[in-house]
Amino acid sequence: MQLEKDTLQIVVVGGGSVGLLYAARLARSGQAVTIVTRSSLQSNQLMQNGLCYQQLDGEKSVVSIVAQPIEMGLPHADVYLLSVKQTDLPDLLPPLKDLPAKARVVALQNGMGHQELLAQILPQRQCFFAINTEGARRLSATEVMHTGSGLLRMGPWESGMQADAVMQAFVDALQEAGVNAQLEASIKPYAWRKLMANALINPLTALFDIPNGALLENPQTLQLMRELFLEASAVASAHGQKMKETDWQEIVTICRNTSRNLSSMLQDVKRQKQTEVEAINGYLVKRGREAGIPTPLHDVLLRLVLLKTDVGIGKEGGDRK
Ligand SMILES: NC(=O)C1=CN([C@@H]2O[C@H](COP(=O)(O)OP(=O)(O)OC[C@H]3O[C@@H](n4cnc5c(N)ncnc54)[C@H](OP(=O)(O)O)[C@@H]3O)[C@@H](O)[C@H]2O)C=CC1
Ligand SMILES: CC(C)(CO)C(=O)C(=O)O
Repeated sequence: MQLEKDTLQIVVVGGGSVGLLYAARLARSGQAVTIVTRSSLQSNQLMQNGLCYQQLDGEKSVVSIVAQPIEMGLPHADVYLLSVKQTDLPDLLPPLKDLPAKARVVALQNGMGHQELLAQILPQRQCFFAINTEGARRLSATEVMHTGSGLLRMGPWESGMQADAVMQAFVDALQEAGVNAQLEASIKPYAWRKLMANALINPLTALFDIPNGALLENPQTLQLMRELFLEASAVASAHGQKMKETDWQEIVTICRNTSRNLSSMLQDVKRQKQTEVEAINGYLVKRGREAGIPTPLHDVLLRLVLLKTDVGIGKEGGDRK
């Protein structure tokens, strides 16, 4: 099947940091994008005011955007980019279940668990995954800031699938929009490596209330990250994912490239929202237990982040009015 880029209909589900970032960039380059938001307040504001996008160099532009609330269901599209948190994915299963067979769903969550969840309702050929190392921060319902450069890798969970024309057209559209997007034969190894990065960066930044780059400035945090890496590597290895020294260096590079970014977990803590720590450090603890590998450091981070959100330490007014 040949699909023209300019006929591609894209729906971004979730008007948060990452959803607004990709919607803005795609819409700005002339792609047909609709944002599906949780609230009708946000979709109305986006339709009325447009979406203000602040580039990495600080330059701002306002992009016209089509938006609608999830209560209207999912509009027709070729590709659905799911940019909600792991914790919000279960709510999307009913509308996703009804999508036509030719639609492609791309799940962009950090952490693990989403693959098993989506496999319950969608056939493998419709399900794709994205690993995102770009940093984004939602400043308000209609404003987003690009806070760190990175890559957007997409592909099926495991290899063995044939090339997909819709996904290729989506990658082309993203590249045209200036996004460093690429198609991979299998996302699983990247998902494990991103899991490791998030398990090191996110809880520490959330607990100490610091941007990603600050982790590299202190030898104590760097040492702690290194020990967390070794602990998580043992778990990954027991599940067929052998980590190398270059994987550690890659995590340091992510930290450096997104140095100004407040990690998604820190943003959640500040807004007193449920974090993804259970899908990140909690996943490593669980898989470690299954394999008989102790993960005391990740277990402590898991408990501390849960405690922090439970007692509301770190609350900020936020923009969710
Ligand atoms: N922020 C970052 O820099 C990065 C984030 N990620 C990952 O990307 C994913 C998204 O993160 P991020 O954008 O930061 O998260 P946000 O919390 O900023 O955004 C998620 C958005 O999804 C919306 N949402 C929730 N449920 C629904 C629903 N049922 N229908 C429609 N919209 C819904 C939320 O609405 P509401 O606003 O009403 O709560 C929110 O706007 C996460 O898995 C994160 O870990 C990955 C790399 C970098
Ligand atoms: C890449 C990184 C670490 C950017 O902050 C991220 O994935 C997140 O914040 O969840």
